[in-house]
Amino acid sequence: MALRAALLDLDGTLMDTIPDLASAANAMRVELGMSPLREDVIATFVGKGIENLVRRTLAGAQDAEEHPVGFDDALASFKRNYHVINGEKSVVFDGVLDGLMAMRAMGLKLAVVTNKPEEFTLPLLRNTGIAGLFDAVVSGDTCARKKPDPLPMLHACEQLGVDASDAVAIGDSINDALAARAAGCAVLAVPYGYNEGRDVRTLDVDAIVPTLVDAADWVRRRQESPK
Ligand SMILES: O=C(O)COP(=O)(O)O
Ligand SMILES: [Mg+2]
Repeated sequence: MALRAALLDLDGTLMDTIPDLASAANAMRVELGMSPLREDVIATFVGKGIENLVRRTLAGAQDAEEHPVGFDDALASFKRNYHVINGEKSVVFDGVLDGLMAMRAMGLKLAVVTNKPEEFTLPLLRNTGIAGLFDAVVSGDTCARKKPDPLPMLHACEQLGVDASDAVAIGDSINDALAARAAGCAVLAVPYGYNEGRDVRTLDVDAIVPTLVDAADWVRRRQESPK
C-alpha cells in the first residue's frame, strides 16, 4: 500500500526548541532558589512531556520522583516562563520546509504529533509560519495518553482519515519510535534531535534519515517499490 500520511514530531524533529525550553526550566529553578543547569543537560530531559521535564529539572537527573515536593508550583512557574519565551529562540531545522513541501506535493497528508501541550504547540506553529502546512495537530494533552503510547498516532490517523499502516511517523526519539511501531505505522528517525541523550541508532526504526528532505526521498522510493 502506498503511504498516504506523515506524522511529524515537533521538538527535535521540526524545530530546535531547546533554547526556550531550557530558559524556562532554568527560570523555574532560579525562582525556586536552585542554580541553573546546563542547556545540554536539560536537552536530555525533553521528550516525555512538560510534567516530566519539570520533574527531571527539579531532580537535575532523568530518574525523578513521580510527585516531588513543590511539583505544582514548579509546573506553574515553568508554564508561566515558557509562555513568555515560547518560540523566541526556537528555529525550524534545515530541510524541514523543503521536506514537508515535497511530501505534500506527493499527496501525503501531514500531521504534527507532539508531547508538547496544545497551549504551547499551537502558538509555536503559528509564530514560525508552518501551521498552515498541517492537516491536523495532536498535542501532548489532546489524548488520554502521550507518546510512547500509540494513542496519539492513532488519533492523528483518524483525524486525517487514513489507516495507521498507511502512515509514516518521523521523529527524533524513542517515544516516537515506540508509539509509531505500536500503532502499526512505518517509522523514520532524524539524528539531529534529542532522544533523551541517547544515540538514535539504538532505536527500532525503518531508517534514519539525515533531514526531512531525505525522509521525503525515502517516501518517494517506497511509493515506487512498495513492500
Ligand atoms: O514535550 C516534549 O517532551 C517533547 O515534545 P515532542 O513530542 O514534540 O518531541
Ligand atoms: Mg521530539
